[in-house]
Parts: sequence; structure tokens; C-alpha cells
Amino acid sequence: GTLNEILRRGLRYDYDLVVIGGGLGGLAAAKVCPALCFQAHGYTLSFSVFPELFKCDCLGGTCINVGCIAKKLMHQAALLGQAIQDSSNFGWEFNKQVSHNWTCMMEAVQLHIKAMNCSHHKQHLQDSRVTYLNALGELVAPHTVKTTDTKGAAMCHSAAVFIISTGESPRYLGIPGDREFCITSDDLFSLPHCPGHTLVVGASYMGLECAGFLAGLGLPVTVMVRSILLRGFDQKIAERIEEHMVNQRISFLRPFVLTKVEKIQEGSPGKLRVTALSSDGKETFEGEFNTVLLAIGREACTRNIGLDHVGVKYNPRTGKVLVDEEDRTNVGHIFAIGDVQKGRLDLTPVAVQAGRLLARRLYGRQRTKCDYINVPTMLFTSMEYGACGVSEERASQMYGEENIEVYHSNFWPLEWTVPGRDKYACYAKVICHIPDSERVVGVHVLGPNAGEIVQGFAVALRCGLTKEQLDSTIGIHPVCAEVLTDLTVTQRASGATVVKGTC
Ligand SMILES: NC(=O)C1=CN([C@@H]2O[C@H](COP(=O)(O)OP(=O)(O)OC[C@H]3O[C@@H](n4cnc5c(N)ncnc54)[C@H](OP(=O)(O)O)[C@@H]3O)[C@@H](O)[C@H]2O)C=CC1
Repeated sequence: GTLNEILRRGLRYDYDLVVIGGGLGGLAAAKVCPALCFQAHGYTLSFSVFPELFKCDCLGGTCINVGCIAKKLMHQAALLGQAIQDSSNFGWEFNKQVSHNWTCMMEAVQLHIKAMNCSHHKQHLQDSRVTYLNALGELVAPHTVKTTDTKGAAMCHSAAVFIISTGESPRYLGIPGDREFCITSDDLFSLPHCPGHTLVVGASYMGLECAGFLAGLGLPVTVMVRSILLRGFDQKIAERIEEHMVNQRISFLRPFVLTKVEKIQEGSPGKLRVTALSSDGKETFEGEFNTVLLAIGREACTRNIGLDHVGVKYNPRTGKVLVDEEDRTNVGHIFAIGDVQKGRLDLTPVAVQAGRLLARRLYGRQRTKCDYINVPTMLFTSMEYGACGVSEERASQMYGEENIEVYHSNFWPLEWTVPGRDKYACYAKVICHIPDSERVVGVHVLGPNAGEIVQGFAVALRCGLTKEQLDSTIGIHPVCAEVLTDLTVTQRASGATVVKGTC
């Protein structure tokens, strides 16, 4: 029924589908559609919506241009610094003093990003017969989008169906000096000069990841925390991450909120004076930093895309679009995927999966909906953290504390033993639901390559992994993931954990 309706209406429009937003979610939907559409004339049109990315004609949204890719590469730069330190224990000798060149790293990272943009994504769109327009899109009528290109030229296009995948951009605080003097992650990855002594405001994903790699590059870093670290994540793991960051000489200022930023010295970097107030309002903090990085969350880029013109419902505070389980808004032919959706996970692979499946449901006679349960995720903090399933707090809430068993262990990666590094920092825990044959409902790993480890276990969780199956799995020796096949100590029996080596 839906397909016939779409095809019937499609005959009257310029395009079968218009995707507003050229991030990875939108691109995933756009690339699948033309292959599935029956009408020869009906191609997909995709737009950029971030003004900055639009100016430089950049596809790939936050992930490619100002997020995951640059962040992981800079995290890698920090890991290499650690590897250089470790290498002397393995017999490497250096004559030259080792130092890090920020500009050189930044340029290399940006070069890679440009290459991904120009060659990979644009070519892929062309191959998929998708019309790409570098323009700002605004819905002006239920089936019409107005586009404005970089020269200001406007055009209208009609389409049977729209997918909104405009993503999010960093929030600002709205305090004196924030927009003038502070940067966000959108700026950090292309900052032409070394940020120097940095104050990171916000203690979730983005804040802690940036703080981690900046400290790993040898820069002094302070994190200003309003309440807790990593809200929504397993809080015992969050404590361990904080402990590791403190050992890395990152300072934490909590609980404080920033109230003012002033420039006191020009330069690259210059010097800023910040004022902050403790959460109870009793204490004031004043300090000087070279850079203030705001990582206080993001808001959906939906303000200027004409949602009000077509009656699409959204949360006026966050800009997030309300969708049903099929990713459909309250307006039948308008869908939304990725970070703009209200109440879903803001993760690139989630947007990509949602986009792909939506396109297949619309044009490919498939019914599979995006499954938002057991989505694995990873934090590129200096001590990497990978997780899939629920946190301990959530498991207790869902099943009752008496019905969950938490198996855990510290472990010491073999490659860290020779340099004698961080013996008590790596940790694994598996949360099981006792009445359901000890089904594994959460896997948490703190350690090198945590994301690589957890990805495979995420598949097992989807297949209903039990503790017994985990125990009967033979480990690979001597790797870190092996620890998950040999967890015998429960948190209930003993708070203390033993440290397992990989040999
Ligand atoms: N590795 C990955 O996969 C990554 C994923 N992401 C995704 O991007 C999304 C956004 O992440 P992120 O940018 O870290 O934002 P989040 O919304 O997750 O966290 C915002 C942080 O800023 C703090 N904060 C919010 N408002 C203020 C304020 N007015 N003053 C001081 N502190 C404040 C919050 O504190 P409080 O707890 O007190 O509210 C919290 O610590 C996340 O949902 C995440 O899924 C981002 C980066 C990496």
C-alpha cells in the first residue's frame, strides 16, 4: 500500500525522494534508494545543511568533517606518543628529543578528511545516480523544498517523500564571551595552532574524549564538570575512567558551571580568563587558560529547515523531531533519521542503519525496522571504553538488584607489562540476568582496543548470549578479550577484583 501510494504520487513530482542532510545517515538512505526506485526519472536529491560545511561543499556531516574521524585520528596521535614512551622498554633508542607538532597533525587529519569527501562520498553518490546539490534546504510546502546555493540562487524542487537527516551542532552556553572566545569540537579538529592549556567544559563523550587526547599530546587539561561524568553510562566505569584521567594528570573542577569568559591576551593561542560558579552557588572559581572548549551537548539542526511550514512536530527546546517506530514524523510523507530524532541514540552507525533500512522499507518491499536495543558504543578516552547492553544501574532498575549477577575482573594487557604501565586500569565486567539462564545483558570493557573487542560480543548479545556460553568459549591467547571467557569473580561475592594477565 505504502509503495503504491509513493509511486502514484511520485509521478507528479520532480523527485521520488529528497534527503535533506548529507551526513552519513542521509547518504546511506540516498545511496540505497535509486537502485530500488522503479521510475527512471526519480532520483534522490541530497543537501548539506551545516552552514560551514555547505560553504566548503563537504559531505559526511559531523562524523566525517568535525567528529568521529578527526577525533579517532587525534586519539591515535596520543596513543603513538604513549607507544614512543613504552618503546624504550622494548629496546628502542632515540637520539633526538621527541616532541609533538599540532599543526602537522591537524593538516594530515584534514587532508584525509578532504580526500574522503571529494573522492569517496561524491563519487559514490554519482555511481548511485543520486543528484547532489550543495545548498541549504528549507521545506516551504508539504511536497516542496526550496534550495539556496552558495551564490544565493534559490530553486524549488518537489518530491513525493522527504527524509530529514540534518544532524546536530554543538550548543553554546549563552554566557558573556562564549561565542566570541570559546571553541567547540567543530573548531578543535581544524584549529591551526596548538590549543595549549585547555579548559574542557562538559564531562560526557565529547568532553572526555577531547580531554584525553589533548593530555595524551602532552597539553595541560582541566575538565569542568557540572554534575557527574558520563551521565547515562555505567557509573562504576565512569569512576574508573576519571581515576585514569587523573593519573594522566588531567584536573577535574567539580561541580562548577562556567559563567564568563574574557580575553586577556591576544595570540595563537591567546589567553582567556574564565569565571565559574559552584553548583550550590557558594564558591567562585577564576582561572586562566589558552583555550576553552565547550562540550556541553548538541542541538538538532532543524531550526531553519521549514518544519513549521509543513507542520512537522518537534521539541522546541532541543529541535529534535518526533517520530514513530518506522521513523515517520506526524506528516505521513516526511521521515527523520539519525541525531535529529527525539529519544534515540546519537551515534553515526545508528543513523546509517536507520537510513538504509528506511530506504529499503520505502522502496525495497522490506519491513525491517531499526533495532535500537543493544547498540554497542565506544569512548575514545585515553583508557578506551567499549560497551554493549545495559549499565549496572539500568540492569538493577530493569530486573531488580537480586536478579542480576555482575562478573568482573581487572586485567593487565601483556604489552603493558614490560613497560610496567597501568597495572590496575583495565577492567571487564559482564552483567547477567539470573532468572533468564544468566543471559548476558551488559558487556563493559575498559582497555586497549575496547571497541574492537566489544563489537563481536555485541553480535553475541543479539543472539541471546548466556554466561554459560561465554564460559564454554575458548579464548584467544594472549589477547585482552580472553578475559571475558574466564570471569569467575562476582561483585556480590567480593568487591575486590584480581588482576589477570594475559599469560
Ligand atoms: N564515541 C562516540 O560514539 C561519540 C558519540 N557522541 C554522541 O554525541 C552526543 C553528544 O555528546 P556530547 O557532546 O558529549 O554531549 P552530551 O549531551 O552527551 O553531554 C553533555 C555534557 O555537558 C554537560 N553540560 C550540559 N549543559 C551544561 C552547562 N550548561 N554547563 C556545564 N555543563 C553542561 C553535561 O552535564 P550533565 O551531566 O550535568 O548534564 C554533560 O556532561 C552524545 O549523545 C553521543 O552519543 C559524541 C562524541 C563521541
